[in-house]
Amino acid sequence: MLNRVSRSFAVVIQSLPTELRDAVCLFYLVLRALDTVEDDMAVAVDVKVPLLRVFHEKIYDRSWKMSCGYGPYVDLMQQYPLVTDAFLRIKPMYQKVIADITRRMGEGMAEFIEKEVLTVKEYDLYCHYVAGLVGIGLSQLFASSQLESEEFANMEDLANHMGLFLQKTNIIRDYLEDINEEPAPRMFWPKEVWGRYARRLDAFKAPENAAASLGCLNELVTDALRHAPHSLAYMAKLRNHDVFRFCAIPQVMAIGTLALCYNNRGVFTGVVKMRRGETAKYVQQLCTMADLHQAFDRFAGSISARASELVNTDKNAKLALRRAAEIQ
Ligand SMILES: O=C(O)CO[C@@H](C(=O)O)[C@@H](OCCCCCc1ccc2ccccc2c1)C(=O)NCCCCCc1ccc2ccccc2c1
Ligand SMILES: [Mg+2]
Ligand SMILES: [Mg+2]
Repeated sequence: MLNRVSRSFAVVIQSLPTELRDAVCLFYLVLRALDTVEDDMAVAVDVKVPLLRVFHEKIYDRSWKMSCGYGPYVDLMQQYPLVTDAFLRIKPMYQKVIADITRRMGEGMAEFIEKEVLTVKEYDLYCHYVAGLVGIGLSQLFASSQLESEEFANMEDLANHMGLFLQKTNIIRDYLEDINEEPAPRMFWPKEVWGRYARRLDAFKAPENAAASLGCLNELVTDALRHAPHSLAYMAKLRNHDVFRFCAIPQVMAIGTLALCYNNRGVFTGVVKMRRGETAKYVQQLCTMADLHQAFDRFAGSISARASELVNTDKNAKLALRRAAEIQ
């Protein structure tokens, strides 16, 4: 089921130690099912909001399933009892972490169903709900498994940055895919930022607004870079090699994607994805913090190089240079 549902995370989840693999795999499937409810615009709001809030109880109900979602997620929702059976077989201490994060994420998603992301503060709060909480839950699973120290049971701030770095990268990269979504696009770019560059968010698709679109894109990439030093600090505390790779690989993909997006009109005209060869090089040899710093340095250096050419035209270029320097 996991392989059919997730292209990216399935690979890293399966490389985890046996003690953690099933719990993390189920953590993924439970939250992906919750997210499928959140994302499905065909589900009426008065059905969706209560369901998001009660989902943490449904994960114990062997009969629960639902017809919703798109693509591979339809199977996940239709065959959800398989997930529940497996969920009820893992250790109660893992079930408890998963249920608690599911409750907090469901409440957070419900809060944002009827309100747009306006301020950067709300942007950070939404990303906390859908991704920061994943990092927090994973840290608790690492501590419970005793593969990492007890300090991970209570590392909400650094773990939150791990999630925000990944989620903001996705939100920035997926501009065109999200804005063209039928029937109604759900956009998470904070209006406090894009509102200073255009009157409507879809204006960035028009070539005559290229300069404004790049100014906004660069400001959001610069904001996302804020989390990178904290992600590095979190990963420096990891002691288990497989857990380290599980955490580090998505982070390297994210900094690489941000470097690709910076000042790149391709974000508004097509899909911006790192070339497989580009990532494979970094993923294969990712073993130590030195390897991780080398990968971050390379991509932060690429952003610095472009930002230094923009200091006279882009008002955030100097901040981008400072943020990239903090990472190198
Ligand atoms: O629908 C889609 O395909 C994309 O949905 C995005 C959205 O709707 O915003 C959005 O959905 C978010 C809500 C469901 C979260 C599901 C999830 C993802 C990765 C996991 C990894 C391990 C364990 C559990 C996990 C749970 C999404 O998938 N965004 C991708 C970034 C989320 C990263 C979560 C995360 C946070 C901290 C981490 C720390 C270490 C390793 C992996 C980490 C993974
Ligand atoms: Mg989603
Ligand atoms: Mg979602």
